Amino acid sequence: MEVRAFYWEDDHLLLLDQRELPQKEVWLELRDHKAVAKAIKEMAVRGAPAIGCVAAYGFVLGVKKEDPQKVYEVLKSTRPTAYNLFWALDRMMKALKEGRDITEEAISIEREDYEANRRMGEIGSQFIDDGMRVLTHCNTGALATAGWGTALGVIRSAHYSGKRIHVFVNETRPYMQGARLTAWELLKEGIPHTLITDMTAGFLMKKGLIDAVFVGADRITKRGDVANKIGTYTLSVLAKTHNIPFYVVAPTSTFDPNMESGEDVPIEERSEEEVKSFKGCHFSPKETKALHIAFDITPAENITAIITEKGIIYPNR
Ligand SMILES: CSC[C@H]1O[C@H](OP(=O)(O)O)[C@H](O)[C@@H]1O
Repeated sequence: MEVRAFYWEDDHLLLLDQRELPQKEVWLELRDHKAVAKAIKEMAVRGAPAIGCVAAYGFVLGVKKEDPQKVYEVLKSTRPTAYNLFWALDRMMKALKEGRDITEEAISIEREDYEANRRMGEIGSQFIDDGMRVLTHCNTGALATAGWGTALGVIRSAHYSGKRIHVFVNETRPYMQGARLTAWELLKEGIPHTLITDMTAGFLMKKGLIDAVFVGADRITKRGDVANKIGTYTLSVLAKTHNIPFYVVAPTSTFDPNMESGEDVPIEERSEEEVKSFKGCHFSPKETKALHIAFDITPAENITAIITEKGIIYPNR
């Protein structure tokens, strides 16, 4: 049975609380938009496409009881970087104003994302040869989307097409999306993988142990700059240094048509506590200041190709 991050059930949203994975599978039952906003803000659910889908259902729940503009603003204010959030909310507000069924609109957004992921898997797996060792960062799988995944969806598709691949999984501090979520997804499906600390990737590249890098995206600008989890830019520089192909996998709902340069993308900063501790385990002095920048910008010049459900973009051709 495929991994799912959420289910819409008639009048409420069931959400797998990703803060509890991989130790526990805890499902939250959300019945109003403020609970959905809280879940997004606290990263019970995360991942650009998943955030868009869940916000769409939050909009459905909210407008039953409150002014649509207020609902829109509450959900929009949750996290600033992932463009899918704004794309989905704008689409919901448009459907409402045009008198269309907003529940159907949210269901369409979810279905389109899943179908896009399967299509990107088909398109992107051409870049993975039998026997390849691929590196991925953060979590871009079923837990970050409506199912299957973007970069991890390409890896899934290559695996299920019979290609023997090995996945190196960056742990992705401080939320540990790789160590907790990507590893959990790969283990569930028997896809061979090895967890590494974020700082190991460069040395593996130097030793010739990485054949390609596949990452997701939270926002892609008109020139092809990519906002993604912190550490992505570093990986792109390392990949370029070692002549290793660097692929970004994202649906077209991630593309911001109003933004030219990555320099303009709003970058989320999160609490210092998330850097200094994990699940109540404090490993830094209380008085120490921490800087928690949650995303960075990879310039188009560092990207080999951007794989979308509508085809491949080569930003440097
Ligand atoms: C399918 S793209 C998911 C994208 O979102 C992640 O960020 P977060 O876990 O903070 O929501 C990361 O940037 C992934 O690449």
